Amino acid sequence: MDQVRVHYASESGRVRKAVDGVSLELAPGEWISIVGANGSGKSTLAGLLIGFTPLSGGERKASSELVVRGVLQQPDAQVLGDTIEEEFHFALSSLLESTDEQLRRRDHALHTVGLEHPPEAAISMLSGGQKQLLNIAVALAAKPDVLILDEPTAMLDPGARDRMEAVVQTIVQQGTAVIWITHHLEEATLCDRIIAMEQGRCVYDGAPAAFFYGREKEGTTAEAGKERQQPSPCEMLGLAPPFTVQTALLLKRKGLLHHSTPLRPEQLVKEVALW
Ligand SMILES: Nc1ncnc2c1ncn2[C@@H]1O[C@H](COP(=O)(O)OP(=O)(O)OP(=O)(O)O)[C@@H](O)[C@H]1O
Repeated sequence: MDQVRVHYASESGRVRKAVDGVSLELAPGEWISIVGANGSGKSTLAGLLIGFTPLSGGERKASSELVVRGVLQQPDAQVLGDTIEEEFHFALSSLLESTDEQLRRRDHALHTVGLEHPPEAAISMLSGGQKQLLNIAVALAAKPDVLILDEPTAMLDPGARDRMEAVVQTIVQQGTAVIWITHHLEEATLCDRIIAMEQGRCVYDGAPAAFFYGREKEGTTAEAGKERQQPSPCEMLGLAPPFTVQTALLLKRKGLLHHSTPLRPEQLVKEVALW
């Protein structure tokens, strides 16, 4: 996407810039988290990436062959069928002529997300997390190059997040680029790249460690590290860092943790165990 913009006219007659000049290039198998406060433009950006939100300016340079699929916040919002097999039939019959290939794709996608239910199972019997996995499986059956997840775990219990992370790890290894929009920054600790939005603009595009900890100057001593109070991009945006990062920052301020930048609980545990 090159300098894409989405502007709306607000009731007061002023222009509301939902997305305002964002450029973004995606690589195969890349895992990107999009973060930002309410109303910063994340979902509008998702709509642009999927291709259903019209542009006010700029360009979306995706080849017509690029397959892009999206999964939204509400698990029920995307479900059309009564049963799992019906859901796949709706999604695949216009895409593939061969019924055998449709069934192969369905079984492979269900296996990838770990849904063990028989195809004739009623969707109404699935939990919210299982429905969301079904939505992802249906999207995967189209063999997408890009999968956009717009807060897929927002309505679900914390266990669903772990399941979703495991599924995304598998998908990116298979070469699909994944863009995961989230309010829970714990969900943005396994990705390759974080994009932070503020008032429609991209204000950070880079590695997760630098987003959560800021950039440490070369050769910083432990003492200087203690004094380093330069807020990280995450703090500057007023977003709550993951618990692991909050704990590590506290230890850094006390001079107990120096150059490491743990993002996941298990990484912090490893650091503390070194003491
Ligand atoms: N169809 C629309 N008409 C007018 N304004 C809109 C429309 N869609 C979005 N906006 C405005 O654009 C801005 C960005 O909205 P968007 O939903 O993309 O933000 P978001 O970061 O996804 O928010 P949230 O985290 O609350 O989901 C907001 O100010 C919103 O009110």
